[in-house]
Amino acid sequence: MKDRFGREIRSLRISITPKCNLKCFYCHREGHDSENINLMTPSELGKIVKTSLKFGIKKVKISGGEPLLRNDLPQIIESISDDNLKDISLTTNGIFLEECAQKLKDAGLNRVNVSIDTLNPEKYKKITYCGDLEKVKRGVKEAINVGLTPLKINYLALSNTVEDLDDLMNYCRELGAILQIIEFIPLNEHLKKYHVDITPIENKIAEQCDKVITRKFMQNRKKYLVNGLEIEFVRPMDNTEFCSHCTRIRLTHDGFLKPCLLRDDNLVDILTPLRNGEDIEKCFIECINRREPYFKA
Ligand SMILES: Nc1nc2c(ncn2[C@@H]2O[C@H](COP(=O)(O)OP(=O)(O)OP(=O)(O)O)[C@@H](O)[C@H]2O)c(=O)[nH]1
Ligand code: SF4
Ligand code: SF4
Repeated sequence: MKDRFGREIRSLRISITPKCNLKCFYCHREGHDSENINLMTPSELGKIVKTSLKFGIKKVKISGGEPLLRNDLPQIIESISDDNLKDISLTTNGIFLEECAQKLKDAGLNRVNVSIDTLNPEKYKKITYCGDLEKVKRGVKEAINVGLTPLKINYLALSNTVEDLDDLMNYCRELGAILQIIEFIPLNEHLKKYHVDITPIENKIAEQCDKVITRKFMQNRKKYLVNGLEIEFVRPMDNTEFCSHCTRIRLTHDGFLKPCLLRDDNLVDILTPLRNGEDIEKCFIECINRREPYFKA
């Protein structure tokens, strides 16, 4: 099913908890700063995902907060698994990955994205407030060992991390990981000083690259192959092309379908109808109808 702007939906990004063990100063809390911890059970998540398949969902991304804080994560993965889903992935800060990787792989998880903005341990601790970078790196290694691949390192380009990019490129190249360079969207005045336009970085990489790939169903994102390293750019800011090819909807930790990451004023409650035993297909139809590109020409 397409929305009013001709965009299909392919990907469902599910926040399974608002809690996190880190406190990154820039955290966007998935654009939904709700304290409500009326969390969905594995079986409820399974029902929502199975229904989403009827509307074209092929990929599920599990996020948080920090999704590894939920002890029932393997049951969640088992419950949402379906032959018609092409991909179940997870985005994590990686602190608890070393302990969990094998269990998640066994439950049916395909791959993980791990956020690392700098390889400087002191700076990492400052950005995340309390994170242990060595533990994250051990988690990354373990995830690769158990086959949660292709593994991506999410690097958020900030004015105070931009000088760390070369180190991260070397780290990813050695690991065989994909490097994802993400443009920071400042959500308030105070954060504006951390914004960096990543266009010059992308242009420089485009000049050096051996191959370019466009991710057709992922906002037409560009991927570059540079000397054996795959680098992907996530550049949503003021990017009408990005939004016009957006095929993603979200499910908040407290059970609302969310048509756009950057809006919190057009949510559709799906958990109440589900718990009342009502049909939830109508919630997807409503969510799709409410979708519109955030940045549009
Ligand atoms: N504006 C916008 N930003 C997004 C969207 N999806 C992801 N992002 C940004 O990209 C970052 C990384 O997202 P991830 O959850 O790791 O995964 P992904 O890159 O979107 O998905 P895969 O490439 O399939 O792993 C997020 O923290 C967001 O900042 C989106 O739909 N809209
Ligand atoms: S690890 Fe992610 S969810 Fe946790 S505080 Fe940092 S940005 Fe937010
Ligand atoms: S800002 Fe909204 S419309 Fe644009 S890509 Fe992100 S979720 Fe899609």
